[in-house]
Amino acid sequence: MSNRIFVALDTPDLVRARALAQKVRHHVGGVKLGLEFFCANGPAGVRAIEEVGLPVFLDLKLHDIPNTVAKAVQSLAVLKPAVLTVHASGGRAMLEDAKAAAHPDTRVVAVTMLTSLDDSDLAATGVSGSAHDHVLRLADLAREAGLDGIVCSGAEVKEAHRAWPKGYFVVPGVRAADGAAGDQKRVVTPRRALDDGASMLVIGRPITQASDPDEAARAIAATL
Ligand SMILES: O=c1ccn([C@@H]2O[C@H](COP(=O)(O)O)[C@@H](O)[C@H]2O)c(=O)[nH]1
Repeated sequence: MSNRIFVALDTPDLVRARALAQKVRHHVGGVKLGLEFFCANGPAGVRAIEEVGLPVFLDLKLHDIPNTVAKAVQSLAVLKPAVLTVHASGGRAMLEDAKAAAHPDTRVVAVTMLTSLDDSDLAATGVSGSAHDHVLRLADLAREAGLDGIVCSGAEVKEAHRAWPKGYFVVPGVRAADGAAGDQKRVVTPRRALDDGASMLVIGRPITQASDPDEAARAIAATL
């Protein structure tokens, strides 16, 4: 089985991002570029990271009216990212239009509920019920809209996978049992996320902030 770890290169510094990607490339399956990187470096930065030779996941979490998101996705299609994110809470029309505008080789996946949030954060936004139920509801919406999968935490992936066996499940908020969660609230270990049906594990700081990122990536991959 190929390596399911995508390392999150969360830095505005292109030179650092490229050096990190080079360092860990033998122990990860791809790289994830998010808003911090993209706002600083744009499409040219994405192309520079692509030269390392790993699949690129563009985690831009697009969320706007359908026309605006579709036009943004169309502009990104030239980069042919392996995976692209939009927010499920943008609604069905937005999700359908995003998928229709994407490059055919790009998996468009919907962020359900950020792993940095818990039940009380959800209640504070006016949504009643548990994070678990909210994620499963949004997973249904993403499936019905024709998306390829969702982003959810490892706490929900087992049930989401059961309800959508052909879905692609991206799981961030992944930590070793004794690892620091930081701002993440719904965390699981890499092993558990995979056992429960994750298609991809997104891991940032446990690798990028380690004194030896390559060794950190190798050690995590060895647990899988
Ligand atoms: O719900 C979500 C969606 C995306 N992310 C992204 O994943 C990484 C996680 O980084 P760590 O350093 O391993 O915490 C980061 O780029 C987030 O933007 C997420 O954490 N949760």
